[in-house]
Amino acid sequence: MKTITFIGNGNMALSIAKGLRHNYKIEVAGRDIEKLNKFESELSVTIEKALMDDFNIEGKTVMFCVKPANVEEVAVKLKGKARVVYSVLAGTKVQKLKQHLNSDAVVRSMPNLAASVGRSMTTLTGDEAFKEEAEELLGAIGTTLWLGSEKELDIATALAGSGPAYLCLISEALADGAVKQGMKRADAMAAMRGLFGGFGELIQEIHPAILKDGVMSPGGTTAAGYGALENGNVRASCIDAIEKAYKKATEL
Ligand SMILES: NC(=O)C1=CN([C@@H]2O[C@H](COP(=O)(O)OP(=O)(O)OC[C@H]3O[C@@H](n4cnc5c(N)ncnc54)[C@H](O)[C@@H]3O)[C@@H](O)[C@H]2O)C=CC1
Ligand SMILES: O=C(O)[C@@H]1CCC=N1
Repeated sequence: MKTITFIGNGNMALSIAKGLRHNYKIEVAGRDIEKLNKFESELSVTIEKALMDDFNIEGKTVMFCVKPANVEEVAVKLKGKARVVYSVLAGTKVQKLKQHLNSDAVVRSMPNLAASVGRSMTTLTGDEAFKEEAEELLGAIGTTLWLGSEKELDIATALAGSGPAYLCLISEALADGAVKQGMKRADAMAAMRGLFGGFGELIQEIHPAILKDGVMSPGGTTAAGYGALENGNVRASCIDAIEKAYKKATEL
């Protein structure tokens, strides 16, 4: 079995390790042995655990899972040259990763929160020689899409990486609206969850404009509600949200 070496033992590392645990040996380098033990028990398989100080990445396949602000601090603790580094860090460019981490190759990936249930939409870019391997490794937590540039990966970060948070705002607000009109909270939440479950499948096959036309009866409820969303500039706000998040990714 091949070994995948995680640097960092946070939420994203755990989600990816869960996807890989039955087909790969897992090694994790972290700052705190207690947290590494907890990581192992949540993973329910035996892993190699190590502290980051002087950790040797020579020839290893590394999954780099720390926060963008910690690259320099973590990189100085590592020694040796990795075979390849797969980074999950938002906004952190290949050039910066290469500058701080010693590796023959770098691939950037952008998973999302649904990695925790094996349904991540993960975008990838970087060293083309590792495209197939990247798709296999990150494919363990959901769907992958290889993109041709880092600019596109940063835009995809704004869309699918941050996207779950935007949909949380919409889903919570819709349920709040139903409660405001008199629905019980538990019923409103159940109805909202059912809405997202069914919609999640429909949107895979059908263009959103076609779906919308299919729901909206002349002079009906949907047209009334839809008009309120347009008046509230929801469309413009979504476009603006992608712009702001993309810009932030270029600044990290
Ligand atoms: N949470 C999400 O939905 C997504 C997160 N990401 C990226 O994943 C990366 C990790 O995020 P999470 O796992 O959510 O965060 P987290 O806070 O759960 O994990 C970060 C991990 O980094 C390590 N770390 C933090 N500070 C450190 C330091 N000073 N020195 C050494 N190690 C340190 C620790 O192992 C910590 O567990 C980030 O770079 C983020 O941009 C990417 C896509 C989606
Ligand atoms: O908010 C962030 O910076 C990270 C990247 C995408 C999701 N979470």
